[in-house]
Amino acid sequence: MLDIQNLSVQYAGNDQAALSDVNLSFKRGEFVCVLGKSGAGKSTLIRCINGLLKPTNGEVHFDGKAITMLNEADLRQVRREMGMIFQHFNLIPRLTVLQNVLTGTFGYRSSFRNLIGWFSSEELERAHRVIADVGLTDQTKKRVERLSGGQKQRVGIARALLQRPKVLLGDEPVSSLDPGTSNHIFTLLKKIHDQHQLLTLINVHDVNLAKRYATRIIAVTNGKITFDGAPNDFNEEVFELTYQ
Ligand SMILES: Nc1ncnc2c1ncn2[C@@H]1O[C@H](COP(=O)(O)OP(=O)(O)OP(=O)(O)O)[C@@H](O)[C@H]1O
Repeated sequence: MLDIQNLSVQYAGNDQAALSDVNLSFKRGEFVCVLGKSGAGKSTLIRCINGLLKPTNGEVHFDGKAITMLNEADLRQVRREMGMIFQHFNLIPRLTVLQNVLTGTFGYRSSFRNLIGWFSSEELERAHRVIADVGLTDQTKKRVERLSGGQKQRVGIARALLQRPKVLLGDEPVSSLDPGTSNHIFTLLKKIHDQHQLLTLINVHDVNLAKRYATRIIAVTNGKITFDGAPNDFNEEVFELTYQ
């Protein structure tokens, strides 16, 4: 479903490559956690997958299309199929839960309809459904600035779900949350992942969370893949190598 071939990224002004010669292949149904020290290259990998960043070398293929070769219009189409959740949620604070979730339809609509803020009854119905899926029905009309961090991330997840994605990407989605809330968010992500048979790919700092929820762990060290395997095989030795 998603193939990464010989991917390298060299940012201007940096001596060291952020990613060098990365080769990975992912199937639908995998729940992958990406581990690595700060600066290892995890975010760079996610940004190449969703086409936000053009690599210096190599290719990303999604459902047979080379993302790296697409023009902006085709890239927008691909991005609809990739829901994204963020560390700082990227919500609009003064808008309600429902309004924030509805922005998840924007990739599918004309800019005119986005501008006038008109939504079809089908879109509204689906928005209410995904809000229920993340357990926020009683907060639908609340401004998101009045929600807790965990609730905000639930809104972020609902917004991503509204896109009907095949892939769910997360760049440190629980790094701003306490351990208990992080666990709840991962439980929810896993439930949604199973329900929709997604490919889920999440950067995470907490090794225990990755070992508890992932079906596959990938470790990045100085821009290289240094581990790719089952959570049980991510042992102390690999931990030391990853975080040395
Ligand atoms: N826009 C940029 N311009 C220049 N260098 C960058 C840029 N973004 C990232 N880098 C560098 O590329 C390397 C990889 O960064 P990246 O953000 O991918 O790491 P990360 O593993 O996601 O780190 P963190 O866990 O802190 O988010 C780092 O050395 C970083 O300083």
